[in-house]
Amino acid sequence: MKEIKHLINGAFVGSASGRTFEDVNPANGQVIARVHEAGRAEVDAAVQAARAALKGPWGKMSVSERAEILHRVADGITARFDEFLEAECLDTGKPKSLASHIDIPRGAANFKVFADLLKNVATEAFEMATPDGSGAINYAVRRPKGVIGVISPWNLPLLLMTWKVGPALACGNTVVVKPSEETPLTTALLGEVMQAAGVPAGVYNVVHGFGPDSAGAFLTEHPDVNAITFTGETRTGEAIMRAAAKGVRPVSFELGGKNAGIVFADCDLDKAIEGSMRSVFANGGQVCLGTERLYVERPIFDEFVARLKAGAESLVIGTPDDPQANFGPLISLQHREKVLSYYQKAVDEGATVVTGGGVPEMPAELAGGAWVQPTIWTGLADGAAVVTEEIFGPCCHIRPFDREEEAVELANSLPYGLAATIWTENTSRAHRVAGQLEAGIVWVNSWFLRDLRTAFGGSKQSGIGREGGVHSLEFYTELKNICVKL
Ligand SMILES: NC(=O)C1=CN([C@@H]2O[C@H](COP(=O)(O)OP(=O)(O)OC[C@H]3O[C@@H](n4cnc5c(N)ncnc54)[C@H](O)[C@@H]3O)[C@@H](O)[C@H]2O)C=CC1
Ligand SMILES: O=C(O)/C=C/C=C(\O)C(=O)O
Repeated sequence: MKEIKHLINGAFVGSASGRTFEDVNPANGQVIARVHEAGRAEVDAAVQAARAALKGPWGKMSVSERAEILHRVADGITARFDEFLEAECLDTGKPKSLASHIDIPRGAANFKVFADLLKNVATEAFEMATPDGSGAINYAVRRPKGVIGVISPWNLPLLLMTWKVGPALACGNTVVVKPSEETPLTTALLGEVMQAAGVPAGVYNVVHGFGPDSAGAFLTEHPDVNAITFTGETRTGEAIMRAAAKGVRPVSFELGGKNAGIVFADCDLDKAIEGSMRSVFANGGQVCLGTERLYVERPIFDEFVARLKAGAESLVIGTPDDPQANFGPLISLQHREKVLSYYQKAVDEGATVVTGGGVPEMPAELAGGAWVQPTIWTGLADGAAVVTEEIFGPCCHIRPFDREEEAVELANSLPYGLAATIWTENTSRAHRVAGQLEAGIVWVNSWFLRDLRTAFGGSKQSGIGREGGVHSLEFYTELKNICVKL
């Protein structure tokens, strides 16, 4: 059985307590690895190692030297692509076709993009007049924030962890990462790549464990952590924010969503169906950007529902190794319980179940997996639980609308504001509606089309701050103004 240890100051170490937990393959329920659970002692050692490393070779390197190392990290991920793919798919059960297209390449890109950005980004300068006529010059410099606590989720483990670690390191910080307890493998594997690439000891530390009363809480409460970046559920964000309040430490949060898709009758229906299939069902619906509410203009409502139903029923359910499969299990039996409870709520609240709504029949060797059916509902009231609460499963409710203003109002009606999609061939309408939607990210005639230079994050209860491109520098550096009187 594989044993997963913490990475602290360049060494893989077990927990002093000897406590471990099981890492389970969600496709069949089998245990893949035993993972050491960090106590306060391991978290403290990791944070101290990260702090010391700020003053070591890492802190003295030029931006170009750091960038070169981070390029080697990216190349190391690519060189060990198959190992990363295997590990990610074992942990999550997601189709290899998906992980090889999105998760692993983005894991590498997240280092390259930020390494290159740091080499080329400028800071501001202002000349100013002074009463004595000699003037002054202001210029800004960026300095690393220090030790960054990284709390990452299970849905896109490598992608989302490196989305934080890439810019943090490029900016000269050191990190302590607490990956999700469900998906420790690729974060651990990255430790090997970091070492081979020449990242000095203590710069990238990993502690494993759970959230409350475990490694997550110990890390976010630690007074020597200078800033915390987190992706996950809004309620967890609240708990982390309380921890960060002690010492007034900054947070960057990408939280839950209940994203709307608006489909106008003048859309290219083929594209709208193809895009909605992905935005609802990709990764088993376990993408914070995914669509769980679709609003479809009435003249095309019936056709849209029929075609999305046909699409959902054509998904091939299977394991990562099945080359035909494009739909995997949920992350865990516990998460399946949550999703199935919403499937039941939908029925209780009077939904028409267009397709799915239960657990698919699977062969005996997969019976212990966290499988659910792709599911579509219609006919629910706007206040129904499955229309208003984040489910994080492969499901959506579809509702007709008659007027553009009505669609905008419906889309904006919830406390979340992460992402939205608009499907229309009318360019003026696309701009008009996009401008009115209360969301950090709006896609027009696409979904999950990502340019890593752009601002990424949520409004309302979907997050705090923006990451991506230069926006990441706002969180991962301190901008200092130096005013020189001439
Ligand atoms: N990307 C996203 O937006 C994600 C959303 N979710 C949503 O959250 C629900 C619950 O799933 P979880 O895995 O429990 O998500 P979560 O948000 O609780 O967990 C994400 C990470 O936060 C850590 N964590 C949890 N409580 C913490 C605390 N008090 N202090 C520090 N770290 C803490 C976890 O160990 C994990 O590493 C899901 O059903 C889904 O709806 C879950 C994962 C990702
Ligand atoms: O950075 C991206 O491209 C994707 C982000 C996705 C999430 O944050 C998520 O699903 O939680």
